[in-house]
Amino acid sequence: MQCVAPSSSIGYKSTIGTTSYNVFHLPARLNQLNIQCAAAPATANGFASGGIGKSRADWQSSCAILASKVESQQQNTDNSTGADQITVVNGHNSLDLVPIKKLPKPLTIADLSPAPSHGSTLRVAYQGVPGAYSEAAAGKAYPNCDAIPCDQFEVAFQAVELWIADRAVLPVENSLGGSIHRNYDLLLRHRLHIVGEVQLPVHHCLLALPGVRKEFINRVISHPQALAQCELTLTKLGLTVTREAVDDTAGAAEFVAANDLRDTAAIASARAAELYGLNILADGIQDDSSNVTRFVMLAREPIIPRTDIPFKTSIVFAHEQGTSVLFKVLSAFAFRNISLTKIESRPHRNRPIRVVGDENVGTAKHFEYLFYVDFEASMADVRAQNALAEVQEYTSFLRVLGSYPMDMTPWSPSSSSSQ
Ligand SMILES: O=C(O)C(=O)C[C@]1(C(=O)O)C=C[C@@H](O)C=C1
Repeated sequence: MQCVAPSSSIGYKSTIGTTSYNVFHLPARLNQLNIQCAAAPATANGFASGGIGKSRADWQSSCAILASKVESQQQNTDNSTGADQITVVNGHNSLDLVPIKKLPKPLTIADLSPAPSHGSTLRVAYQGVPGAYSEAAAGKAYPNCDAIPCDQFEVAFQAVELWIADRAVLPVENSLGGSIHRNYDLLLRHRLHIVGEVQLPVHHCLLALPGVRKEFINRVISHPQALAQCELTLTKLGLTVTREAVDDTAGAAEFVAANDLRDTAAIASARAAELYGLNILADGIQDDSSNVTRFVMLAREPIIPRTDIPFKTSIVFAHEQGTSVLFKVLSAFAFRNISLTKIESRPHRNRPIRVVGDENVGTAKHFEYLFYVDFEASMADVRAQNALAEVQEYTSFLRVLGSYPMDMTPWSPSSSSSQ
């Protein structure tokens, strides 16, 4: 496989609040197409059939990442399985290289934790463009990481599955907008493990091109969650104008700037204003100053649960008899004094309806659900193990999505890392 490294693959250092991280420049965001190309390197030879313009550059970029990954993996393999070379003096005043057989080294905790396999810098895939809150969450979780923009969450998942990235960052809930349902469905559809969480204060700004005043605005664009988080404030500002949803907040800012839209404002971070040359018309426009989004970090391998620091565990389950017996399942935690921090239900797509028939009364059709529960205990904690053993008895389906350290950073919504 021959790949050409993209000429624009130069990173820049970015600082948000007290955290700094490298922003990894790809020619464009990772998208479904270049993920597929990276997954099927055989298409490299037959590229003429489908390769056009930007896609080709994107493909080359993905291949370059993949090639460097393969190369570093080979180096790792060579180092760990090959014979060591040592230098000895052989008595004839000359130096010889004598191979000695390498003895196995004891495993350490570091060997067992999922670490970057390609070198020193962790590559973290997120949905959006630079300036998105997900990028800030990646920087908070992994200072100095390479943040890799992706055009969809699905692509961020695939980037990790295909070893193009080491982690994916996924927003799952917001203190104002609630759960991000689609992302719960994605957690189930993919086989990645939750290895961490980050709670990011989200501080929104209303952005427009320089010289544009609020009175000129007849459209506000942003991520649907951001629009929901600013709904009341927009009305208070007199902006009862068309609101349009786009893929991410920073993408909205980029769109306004790139298309020179003088009648459109974007809701995004102050950092997005800086990156795309926009003015801040209004600052802190979220409906509540303590607006926080919770992100989870995903990896190919789970981490080893610990009991010496606060841990949280996320599970998903379905019950044969549906919602009616949910209290029984949850009592497994209550009896062991394990606190639940979150419960969410989603349609059980494989079996959406449970029919309960009674000749005399008729046929009841109950909707079936999957339940997502987060609880405050590590899987290394015997209480959690016993609780799950009991839950398993009741449930028709149970999966542990991950056991991971809780975000215990001090609560200070005003000193937002996403500004
Ligand atoms: O659009 C962004 O900037 C994102 O990172 C996504 C997202 C979300 O999905 O909730 C993240 C944080 C904010 O709550 C608004 C949007």
